[in-house]
Amino acid sequence: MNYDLNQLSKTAPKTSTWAGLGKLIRLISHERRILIMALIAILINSSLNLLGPLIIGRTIDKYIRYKDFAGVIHNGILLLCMYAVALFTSYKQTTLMGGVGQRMLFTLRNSIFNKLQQLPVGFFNQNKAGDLISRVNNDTDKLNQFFSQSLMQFISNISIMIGAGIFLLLINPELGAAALSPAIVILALTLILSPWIKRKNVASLKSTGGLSGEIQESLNNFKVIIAFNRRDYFRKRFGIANTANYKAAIGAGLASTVFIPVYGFFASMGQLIVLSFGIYLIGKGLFTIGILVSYLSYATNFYNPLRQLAALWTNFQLAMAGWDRISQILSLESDLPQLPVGITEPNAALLEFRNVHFSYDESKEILHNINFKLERGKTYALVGPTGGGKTTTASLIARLYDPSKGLVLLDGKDIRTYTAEERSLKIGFILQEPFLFSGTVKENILYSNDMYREHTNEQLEKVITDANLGSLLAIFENGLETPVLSSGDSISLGQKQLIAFMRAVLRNPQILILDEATANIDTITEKLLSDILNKLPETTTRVIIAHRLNTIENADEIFFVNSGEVIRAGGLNEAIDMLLHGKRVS
Ligand SMILES: Nc1ncnc2c1ncn2[C@@H]1O[C@H](COP(=O)(O)OP(=O)(O)OP(=O)(O)O)[C@@H](O)[C@H]1O
Repeated sequence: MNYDLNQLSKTAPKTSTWAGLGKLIRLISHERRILIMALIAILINSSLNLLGPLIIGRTIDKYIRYKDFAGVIHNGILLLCMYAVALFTSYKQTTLMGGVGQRMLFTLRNSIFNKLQQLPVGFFNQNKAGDLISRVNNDTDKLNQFFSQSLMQFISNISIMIGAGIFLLLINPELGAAALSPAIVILALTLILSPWIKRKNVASLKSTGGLSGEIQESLNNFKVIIAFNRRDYFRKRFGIANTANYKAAIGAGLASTVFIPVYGFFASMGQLIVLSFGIYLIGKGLFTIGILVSYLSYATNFYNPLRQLAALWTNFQLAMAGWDRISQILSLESDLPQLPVGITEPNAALLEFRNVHFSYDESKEILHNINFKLERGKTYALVGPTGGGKTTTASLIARLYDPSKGLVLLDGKDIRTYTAEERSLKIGFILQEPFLFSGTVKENILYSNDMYREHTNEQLEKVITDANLGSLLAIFENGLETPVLSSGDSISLGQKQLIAFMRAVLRNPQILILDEATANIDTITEKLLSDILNKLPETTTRVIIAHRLNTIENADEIFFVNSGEVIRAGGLNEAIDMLLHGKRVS
């Protein structure tokens, strides 16, 4: 299945601006009460701002003209009170919406993260981690900025504009119509240019994701880069991604700002019309100075928000571009769906491969018609030449992939009928290069062992000792508090495997799959591991991708995995014979 987000975005249907806005609003629709309060605050604020010019005009015509200072002071105090209330409502609206933005950001990041947890391995093979991180961090923040800053400014500006427009038309319809006419050009310009601005912003966000992917890849592989002296190669790749990002950012910046002066020009035109017509009307005795001052103020109130709307519109397009990239992830469905509960076969083996075929892509079948059974409490070794299909077989046992044909049965039921959670409780998988988070040994053990979350260190140590894992923990200098860095050399790869081992064993799985580390564990630790493997509960089935002779020796059954076939090797000698003389993968 295609999970490449960059390819999918090319074929995805384009969302219209209004449909996009609807989707964005739905994201915060559960905050209805706070939104209504913020809206009321905005409406009060806009109304007070709109009343200001009217009172100023009246003051000029009624009091200043006749030198009535008591009237001037009275209206001055009235204006002061109005502006104080306006300040308070503006503060209230900002804090309310700031909270909405932050909560939305939290929820959105959570849903993306949960979605990422459900998506199959294929998704992570096809997308760069850096691009995904950029979507989780950068794109969601664009949405936060829109909700916490731009949305309410947007509404406030529109309400002030509409109010100012109404006042302009009410005071003098002809002059009002003339004053508003440049706005039509601006509106048309905005509608025509929006798709272009959005396209430029999407390209910019995409190239930021690409750059972040490039950085992440070279940081992860810096040792290989240095060892193979591939600095130039990566520098070149980084240079290309950085240039693309630079160009896309310039394009987006230009698209977002190039028309601001045009908006400014038309706004000034509107004010010029008011001024010249107004003076003409005063000359004719149809207008007073006070009305002209109010009128000019309303024209400013109309065009200033319009100018800001241009910038806010860009923020909106940016948020929409971010939202498109986020919804791409959220709308993905795992190609490992959970099937409805089916029949349970009686007296079934713990796990069975029945006529299993598998290929990563159409071009090459990796496993051909595999049949085997795993019984409870036994130890199985998978041996074979590199590239023979051992890891693939183990991945199918843990349902990291589904067979292209055939069935995998767990406890007599199709493995696809289990939820991901049930499956992960029953099957533990320790990869050769296990994934650890930056934190401590304890945090890494607790990840996926939630039931011990409230345990103190002493309690957790007891649980670990009871599970016969005490000797492994003792290897870490500061025990549970030993720091772990997901990248870097704070602990060795062998030690990482030990942590992953403790993490998996504490879950008490029915099947424990161990992709044995080849060169990372010293002989003493290796002995500890095999002791612990022997001391696991009797019912635990062990499947070990074996690289060591003693693992093979201790196995109840050895499977030779080569050229897409899984064959019972019989005894140790046959296995060694197969390894030495068996057909190599082509
Ligand atoms: N994600 C993947 N996409 C495409 N092909 C893959 C993928 N992973 C493995 N393969 C191919 O599948 C075949 C079996 O690989 P697999 O990793 O299962 O072998 P292995 O026996 O575990 O090898 P090793 O001992 O080197 O780990 C190989 O030809 C490999 O190139």
